[in-house]
Amino acid sequence: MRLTKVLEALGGSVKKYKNDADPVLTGIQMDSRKVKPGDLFVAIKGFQIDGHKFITQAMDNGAAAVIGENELELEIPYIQVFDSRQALGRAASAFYDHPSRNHTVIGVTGTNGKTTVSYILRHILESAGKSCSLLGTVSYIINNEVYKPSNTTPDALQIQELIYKSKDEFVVLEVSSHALKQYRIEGLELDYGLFTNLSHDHLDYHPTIEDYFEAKTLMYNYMKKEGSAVVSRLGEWGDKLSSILRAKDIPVYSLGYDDCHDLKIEDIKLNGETRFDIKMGGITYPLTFPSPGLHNVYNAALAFLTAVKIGISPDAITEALKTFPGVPGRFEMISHPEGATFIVDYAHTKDAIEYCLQAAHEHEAVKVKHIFGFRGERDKTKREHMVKASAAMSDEFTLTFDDLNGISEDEMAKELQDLNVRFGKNKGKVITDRTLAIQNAWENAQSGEWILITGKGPEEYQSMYELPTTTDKETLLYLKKMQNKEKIIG
Ligand SMILES: CC(=O)N[C@H]1[C@@H](OP(=O)(O)OP(=O)(O)OC[C@H]2O[C@@H](n3ccc(=O)[nH]c3=O)[C@H](O)[C@@H]2O)O[C@H](CO)[C@@H](O)[C@@H]1O[C@H](C)C(=O)N[C@@H](C)C(=O)N[C@H](CCC(=O)O)C(=O)O
Ligand SMILES: Nc1ncnc2c1ncn2[C@@H]1O[C@H](COP(=O)(O)OP(=O)(O)OP(=O)(O)O)[C@@H](O)[C@H]1O
Repeated sequence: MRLTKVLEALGGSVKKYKNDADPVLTGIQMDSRKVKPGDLFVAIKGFQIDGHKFITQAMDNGAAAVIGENELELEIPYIQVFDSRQALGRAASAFYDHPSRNHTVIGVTGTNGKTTVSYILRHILESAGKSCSLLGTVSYIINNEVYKPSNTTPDALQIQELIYKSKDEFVVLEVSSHALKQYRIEGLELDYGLFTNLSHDHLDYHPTIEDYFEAKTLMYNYMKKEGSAVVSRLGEWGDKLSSILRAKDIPVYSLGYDDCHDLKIEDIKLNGETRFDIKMGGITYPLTFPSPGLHNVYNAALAFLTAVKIGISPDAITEALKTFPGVPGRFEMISHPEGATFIVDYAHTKDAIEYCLQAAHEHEAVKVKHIFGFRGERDKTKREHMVKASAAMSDEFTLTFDDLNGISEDEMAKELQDLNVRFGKNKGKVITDRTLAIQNAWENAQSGEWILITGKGPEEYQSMYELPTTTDKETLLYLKKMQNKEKIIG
């Protein structure tokens, strides 16, 4: 591709360009170390380091042109732009010939439920005989090949490249607020924009919840002309978003508990199997969904409404939902030989914790126990609310390590003690080693108890712990295996 084509795609993001050369570009890179001869290098002012420092390295590696924000004179064509991340998205989209135009693209945003809704949608689409790529926290799946994700929402370059590679008819991608602020979906064109919910999270990155919400609304700047929004209106933020979108003439399909919505949720039963009714167009569809909890009713309903708008028949969706296999590390159950139920879940907000603990109560747990912690260097303001929620809704809770992210063990241990005293009525235990906290619960588990281990989901531990395991699920399976062995020997 020629540089003039990139210039065209950049449009108003160009601040200054005064070179007539029009080299052929063989690739695009945002990391100087990956630049090969003929590539366009985009210098990004990062949170850790300034990519402009590596322009020389990129040129030494053979870069044919450079995009950046600084005022510079280079021996090769240099395009000065207002925002390099935005320029990267536009350039990458042009380089891969706007791949999102060849697929039906569904963006999913919101605080909680993005991964679950994406998985449910992919399951419904596949059950209807359609192929679907998925980009999100747990994995990137393209043409049925699974890749380990770098971020929930990949960077602009990766998104365009992955969608270009995709031969799938549909692409579902999770869109985080970080991604929106960082223009990672710039150059993408969405057919559907889904909103799950908004609650307190990421206030280390966003100065206020209003700023966090505004970031979420940015997703709707990337809709195709015929695109539409599908919004859960179960809280104030969904209502607010709908008004904003309607004012922008973006069609909005909504779900909620009232008749005014396109989809109405009715008659929820959460003990045993999850059952509820969906009312659409005057017809009631009784649904059974294997994943427990009210939050999963909302997730299934949002996927249902979207799938109907895509053109899948409600009866086919109803059948597909019955066989949803779940998402790794989202309310995953492991049974204990004494009749207790252990749950591994990814809850890391107050809301998510409440939904999970409530789900255990709905299942008539004789006792609800909760094991959780906090990521180092991430939104500290949500911790007290998480502890208060756990103290209010569990019979016992244990605070333990989550990812430390560079925080010292001592500092986090003190923080856990302090949170327990100040917000947990000092009724919690602190067992810093996560595997030992789980072992303690395993060894004391009684019939009918539900023990929820939240925060890590399927993710691997970043720290070395006492037991030789790398995830919460693996720790539980290890304890189960050891117990069986002891029984056989004993
Ligand atoms: C704080 C943050 O969001 N950082 C994101 C950001 O990285 P950055 O700006 O810090 O990058 P940097 O390390 O400073 O490097 C700047 C530039 O120099 C370049 N460089 C660097 C070294 C070199 O030798 N040569 C060179 O060219 C780099 O390639 C880069 O282009 O841009 C990167 C590319 O898009 C992201 O991968 C990275 O996400 C980091 C890993 C991260 O942890 N982000 C989290 C907060 C995040 O985004 N989370 C959301 C999900 C949130 C949720 O819902 O839970 C997500 O979407 O993942
Ligand atoms: N609709 C929902 N409302 C509230 N909480 C939810 C909802 N769906 C899931 N949860 C809770 O949030 C956790 C994370 O769910 P999920 O991975 O689907 O969300 P996410 O938005 O993708 O989160 P992340 O971006 O952090 O990966 C679940 O493990 C569950 O505890």
